Amino acid sequence: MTAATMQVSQKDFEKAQEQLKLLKNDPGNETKLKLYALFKQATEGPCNSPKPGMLDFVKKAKWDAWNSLGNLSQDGARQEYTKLVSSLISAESAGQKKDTSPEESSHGGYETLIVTTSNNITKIMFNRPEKKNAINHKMYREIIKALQEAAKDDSTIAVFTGNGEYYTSGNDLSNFSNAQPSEMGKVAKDGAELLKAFVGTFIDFPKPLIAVVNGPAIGISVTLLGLFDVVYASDKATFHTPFSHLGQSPEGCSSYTFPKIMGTAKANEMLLFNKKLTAAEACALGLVSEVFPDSTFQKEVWARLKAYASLPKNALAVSKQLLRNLEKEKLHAVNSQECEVLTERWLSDECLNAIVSFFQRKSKL
Ligand SMILES: CCCCC/C=C/CC(=O)SCCNC(=O)CCNC(=O)[C@H](O)C(C)(C)COP(=O)(O)OP(=O)(O)OC[C@H]1O[C@@H](n2cnc3c(N)ncnc32)[C@H](O)[C@@H]1OP(=O)(O)O
Repeated sequence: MTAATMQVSQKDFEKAQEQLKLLKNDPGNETKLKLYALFKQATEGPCNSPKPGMLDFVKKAKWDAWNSLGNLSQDGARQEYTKLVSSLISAESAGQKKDTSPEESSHGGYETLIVTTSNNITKIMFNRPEKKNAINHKMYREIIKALQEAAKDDSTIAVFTGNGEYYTSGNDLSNFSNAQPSEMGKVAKDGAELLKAFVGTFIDFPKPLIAVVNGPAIGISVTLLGLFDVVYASDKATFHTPFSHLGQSPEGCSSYTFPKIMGTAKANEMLLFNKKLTAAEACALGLVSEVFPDSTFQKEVWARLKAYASLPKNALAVSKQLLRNLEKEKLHAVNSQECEVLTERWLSDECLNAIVSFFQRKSKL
């Protein structure tokens, strides 16, 4: 790295510290810890203070966060800090843009999502861009809540999309890695209950449900698409269900919906053998309704959705329910069975090793 780029990086780092002070919304404890750790690493280098006692929770959490950065260089930490602040600023300004529109209302009380309603559309945006929108337990619960509210609000349709580069990278693998070995049985059982309720909310959702897939989609965010009514994708989107790679098994009712949508042979390539699809491939197989060039994606898709959402609301809802009711019972049964199988998978060595490898950065998709 040249002296000139080092200087720019230091300048950006200082600017990021100023920008951080202007954030209006609390970014949450997890992000604050990450910012603290990156700042310490950037300014002091690898963690050099003694480990605080177990009962000093706050100091210990801060120490753990700093220590987890290992030997990351000071320059690398400055870059990551700057990148993280920039993603927080853009997430907040996306949230603020809606405040400026007179027709747009923002739903408060969410930490991992941005939920808004305008033009008869309730938009639910995954909002952990610094983690590629990975779905942690909080986000699973907030999605259930957002869908339950959208089912009752005045909107005609509900739309999911992602903030930043990713749609979502699927299940947050730290949902499992943070548990002690002795707690794993309970973690798996609780996880299966949460997953069953989560997928059940999608099965039962009474209004048309649309996915606007702005970038790569992984794991559960892909399988759930089989429960959506329409899926629009940017040509930058990809669709990946790496279950066997992770020692896991399909969920989101995909063991039933995928063979039905694309035929058994194609579904098996995805669900058994981790085949990643481009947006064009996913469209050819019927998982995606239409693909748009990334440069015009947002403009074209939202104009189209605005037109759909001006159609008679009740007619759309009863038509969706007619189509869904034919299979509702079957879908709930499939959901239960998939969750049961996953409970065992999460306790398997195959799965635990895959998760450890990811966090040790030995394995990435
Ligand atoms: C209630 C429980 C229900 C469970 C339901 C089960 C569902 C099954 C699935 O969804 S399986 C799919 C799981 N997802 C993955 O395996 C993806 C893992 N992530 C990756 O392989 C990569 O991160 C990537 C390809 C998505 C992006 O790689 P890239 O190099 O561009 O970026 P980073 O790896 O540096 O990521 C930036 C930070 O984001 C963190 N992160 C990304 N995805 C996840 C994830 N799924 N879980 C946890 N954390 C994730 C990553 O660790 C980086 O964080 P850091 O900056 O703190 O290091």
